[in-house]
Amino acid sequence: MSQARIIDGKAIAISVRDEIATRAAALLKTSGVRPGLAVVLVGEDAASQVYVRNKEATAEACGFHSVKHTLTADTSEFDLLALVNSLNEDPEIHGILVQLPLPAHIEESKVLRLIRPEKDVDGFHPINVGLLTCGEMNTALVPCTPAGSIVLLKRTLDNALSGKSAVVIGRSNIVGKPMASLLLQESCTVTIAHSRTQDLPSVVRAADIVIAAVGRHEMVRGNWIKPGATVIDVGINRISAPERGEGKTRLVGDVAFQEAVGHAGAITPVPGGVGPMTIAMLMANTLTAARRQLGLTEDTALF
Ligand SMILES: Nc1nc(=O)c2c([nH]1)NC[C@@H]1CN(c3ccc(C(=O)N[C@@H](CCC(=O)O)C(=O)O)cc3)C=[N+]21
Repeated sequence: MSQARIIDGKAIAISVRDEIATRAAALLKTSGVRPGLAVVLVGEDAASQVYVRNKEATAEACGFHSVKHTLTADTSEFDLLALVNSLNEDPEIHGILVQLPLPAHIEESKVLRLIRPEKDVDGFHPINVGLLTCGEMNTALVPCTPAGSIVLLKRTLDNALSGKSAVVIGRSNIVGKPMASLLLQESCTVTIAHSRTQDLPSVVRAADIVIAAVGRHEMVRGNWIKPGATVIDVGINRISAPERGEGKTRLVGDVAFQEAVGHAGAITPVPGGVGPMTIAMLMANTLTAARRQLGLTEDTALF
């Protein structure tokens, strides 16, 4: 059986990052401004700290001004809101990311709605959700994981998304819903499947494009994939890997990769697929946000 092409998310993310670094250098030269990104981390979650460190390193590689605020897990909602307010007012900060999930005593929607839409580089504010739904891509900030997935699809399919059938498995506000909006924008015929979907394997089998964003390791089996389909695996699940030694773990996606490579035309690996693209698109959004706040026209048409 033929083997799927492996989509090298890491390499594409590096090419995107290099392009952003070039454009950020040009912005610095013409207006003396570095795009500024603030990342806020509440609590000590080890996995979150890895992402935050990756984000910081990438921001520096892009020549951005980057600040990290680490708050203890018992920080009050009031204090977090006060920090967001001060970042909203800080002219050196163009993008604000509050790492999710937040501790249970803090109301996430309250925090996300306080972030100024023009600084909302996660694209989670209802204003940005609305702009995306309306197709106003020149004013919206688009969530990073879906945006990065679209870049991977466009490069893999040579921009030929129009008319294809796409299934998004998962309906979260962070990935599933904005992913569906973006695919619709690209003129795909979009199905959103989820935990209540009847006969999920048949729904997936009908799709030319499969986006797996359920958060359940290796749930999508190889024989669900239409021969030649393009598979974007958004899942990042850490599972135990006793074969690597006692107490060892490894990362796997929402797709049973070894099975799916025998069916798909192209597929993203985990790690090295969507994850690095998410970080690259955060940088793209931060540059876009900075340019807009400076009253400059767009030059960040990365997708
Ligand atoms: N407000 C907010 N925005 C986020 O974008 C956000 C968040 N909260 N909370 C946590 C999740 C998770 N997330 C990842 C980003 C990159 C990788 C990534 O780069 N992964 C690499 C390496 C993974 C590894 O080796 O640990 C890979 O897949 O190849 C992973 C996970 C962003 N998130």
